[in-house]
Amino acid sequence: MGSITENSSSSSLQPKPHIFDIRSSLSSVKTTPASSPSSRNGGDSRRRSSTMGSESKLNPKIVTGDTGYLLEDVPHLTDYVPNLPTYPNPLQDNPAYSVVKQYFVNHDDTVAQKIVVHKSSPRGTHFRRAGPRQRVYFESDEVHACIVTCGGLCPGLNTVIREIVCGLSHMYGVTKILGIEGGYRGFYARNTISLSPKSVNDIHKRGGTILSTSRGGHDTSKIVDSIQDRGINQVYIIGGDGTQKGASVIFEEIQRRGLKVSVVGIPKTIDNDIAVIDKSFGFDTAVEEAQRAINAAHVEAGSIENGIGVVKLMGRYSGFIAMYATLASRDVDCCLIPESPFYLEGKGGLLEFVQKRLKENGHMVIVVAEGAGQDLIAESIRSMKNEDASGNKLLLDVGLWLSQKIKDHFTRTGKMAINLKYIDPTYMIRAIPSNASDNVYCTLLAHSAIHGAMAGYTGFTVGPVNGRHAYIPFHRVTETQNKVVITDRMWARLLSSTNQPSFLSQKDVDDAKKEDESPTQLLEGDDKKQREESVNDNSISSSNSG
Ligand SMILES: Nc1ncnc2c1ncn2[C@@H]1O[C@H](COP(=O)(O)OP(=O)(O)O)[C@@H](O)[C@H]1O
Ligand SMILES: O=P(O)(O)OC[C@H]1O[C@](O)(COP(=O)(O)O)[C@@H](O)[C@@H]1O
Ligand SMILES: [Mg+2]
Repeated sequence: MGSITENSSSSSLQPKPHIFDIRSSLSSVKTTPASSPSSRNGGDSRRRSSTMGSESKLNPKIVTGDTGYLLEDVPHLTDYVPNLPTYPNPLQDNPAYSVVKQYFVNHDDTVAQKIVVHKSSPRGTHFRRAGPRQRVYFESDEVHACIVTCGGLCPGLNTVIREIVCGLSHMYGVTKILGIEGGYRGFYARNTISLSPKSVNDIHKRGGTILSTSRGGHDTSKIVDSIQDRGINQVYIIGGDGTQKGASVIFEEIQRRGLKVSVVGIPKTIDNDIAVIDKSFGFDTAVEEAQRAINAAHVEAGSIENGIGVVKLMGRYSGFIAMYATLASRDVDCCLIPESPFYLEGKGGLLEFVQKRLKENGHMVIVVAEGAGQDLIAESIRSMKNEDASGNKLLLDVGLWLSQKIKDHFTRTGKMAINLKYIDPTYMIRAIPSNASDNVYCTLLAHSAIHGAMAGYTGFTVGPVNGRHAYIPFHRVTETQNKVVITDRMWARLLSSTNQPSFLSQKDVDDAKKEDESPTQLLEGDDKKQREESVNDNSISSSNSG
């Protein structure tokens, strides 16, 4: 049995984490409850909701071990509900799974956030490995699950819904599964629908979400009241960064009320802007579908003298879709993303480059991510309503703006007559069903989520970290956004494939390098350095940058 000592080396800048030093076995770790239970069934807990806030953020479960090992663990129902009984996992009697050797995940298994290491590197940050456990905290007929989808559309939403329903039913014999309609506000303002393997059988072939979705409308007390009133004890929340923040406060309120309810987030973001996980579902599908728009732009541009095709792709704050679609296509002459500032006029500017490329090739294709160049069009934005119902910045159409600027330039200078075609495929891309690889990925996400909830874990987002599925505490996926690192090799690859100007001065490069070095921290010293490196190493761009 390993000795467990509370470690006091928490950062002075951050709330104090619960840190435990563990030498031999994670299973021996006992964490201090993040909040004291009120009662198992809720009791009069609703009246005392004033302390709702960021308790799990204030008390993250940190476990430390030998040679710089650090586990950022996720909450468990037993942290705040005492004496919960456990049951054998029904999977052990499931004929489909009985052939699997070592089917159950070892309790101590964790997944390293950083896999490129040196001889002397500390072992660094780890997350709890996802997967089925030998003992579960819910009996099959006790489970009353619900599923909700929030935020914008993304290919794969229906597949995740389907696989949660089928997984709960086929693996754990669960029969009570509710669909909450219309996003968060559906908990208190809409009807629910009962879901079964039969009713969701072919929904993965359809785009959108059969549950419908919404922005805004997150009223924590009303949502948790609804969960409590309906007797729901597993909540599966599918959505992006905003949704995961919402899920986090729902979890905190549930914990404050002392309810035996697991809250699980399944990350959805077509923009791929969720931190820590390797990549989000629907991203591959989006990049693939974007090829059709880029091809169309290329055909149009190539079929007319001085043709220019401009394609706007999704990416409010992160340019991953634009970057990957450009790299995949090879027909793109210039890719503009939010992370890399550009300018239009003068030497080294975009307009000069457009002119040069037209002279050389007679046509060109520009891909622009929707969040690119927003500083340049900020003046126009100021006069508009600038937030959506969820508080996301509303952007002006950079594609239209850019197209107009290019047209104005060539009209003004009279240097050449151009033919510009602008394509915005956003909603066509978002609305398609997920492709084969995303379908498989969605299945794994759903299964990992179910296994985690059944094992009593709660307050976590599920997702692959270096290819292995893990349970990640909510705050880790909401505190930063995943962005293209323009000082990484992947962006350099793009620049070299398009041969576009980088639009960067030496100062921009220095600033970008500095920015990459300052993500939020929990710990000091070596652990802090390791975390910093880990954050940067886990974006698609870095992990694939070879
Ligand atoms: N900070 C927050 N706290 C609680 N709920 C939030 C927060 N940010 C967003 N939400 C809720 O999450 C839902 C989805 O958010 P949104 O930003 O529209 O999409 P996404 O989750 O895809 O980023 C909305 O219902 C919104 O009200
Ligand atoms: O028109 P809507 O639904 O507000 O969505 C537009 C936004 O949705 C996105 O597709 C991503 O949305 P989420 O934040 O919901 O994942 C962005 O690319 C785009 O800015
Ligand atoms: Mg979002």
